[in-house]
Amino acid sequence: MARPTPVAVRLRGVRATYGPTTALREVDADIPAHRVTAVVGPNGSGKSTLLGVIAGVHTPASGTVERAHVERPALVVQRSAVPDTLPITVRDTVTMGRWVHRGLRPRLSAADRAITEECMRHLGITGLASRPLGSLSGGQRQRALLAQGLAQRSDLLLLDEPAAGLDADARTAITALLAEVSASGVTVVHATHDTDAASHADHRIHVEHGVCTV
Ligand SMILES: Nc1ncnc2c1ncn2[C@@H]1O[C@H](COP(=O)(O)OP(=O)(O)OP(=O)(O)O)[C@@H](O)[C@H]1O
Repeated sequence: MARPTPVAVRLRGVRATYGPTTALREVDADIPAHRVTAVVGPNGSGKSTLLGVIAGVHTPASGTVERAHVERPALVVQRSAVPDTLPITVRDTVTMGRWVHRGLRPRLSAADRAITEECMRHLGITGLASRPLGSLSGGQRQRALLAQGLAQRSDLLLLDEPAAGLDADARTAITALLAEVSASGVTVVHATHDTDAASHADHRIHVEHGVCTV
């Protein structure tokens, strides 16, 4: 008999607010470990808030979030959340993914640098490494942020619309990348408007007016 998939994150009765605005209402959801979960729903339905709650950066007003993961979740934000004027290169951006592992060391190790280069290669942005982040196209910037998320090497990878603004080939590549990452033992959760990407996920959560259904 097949064993049930272990639960990576369990949310019970979660309500999340921004001041007087309620963004999530009484959410009960289980995120399966080592699988790709797609969070789908219209604009403003609560997808980013749900990712923030799972990541632990948005504290729920009520309810509980239990994480089976030992590592700090890696959250890849929407590229529009990064100001154009931020004076950093692509390599700096990806390197920042290693900061959480640096601890008290003043510098990054050779291993940190190797992981940074490998993640840039994986996303096909090695040739852009020295370019300022703000000088890139939207799709290139999105890939730099994704590489930063991968560089964190967390066992829980959360992505807010990783394929937004990408062309069809790049979207297909991202879908394949997420499947590959989850097959290596990482739990992946991504918010998406892309019905094709959602259909390729192992599990889906629909959000509508802050209410989640599976
Ligand atoms: N910083 C904020 N302050 C106040 N209200 C917010 C804030 N962020 C989100 N909201 C509100 O919370 C609700 C859920 O927003 P959220 O960003 O989670 O939706 P979303 O599904 O990710 O939207 P989109 O698809 O447009 O990215 C919306 O009503 C939104 O206006």
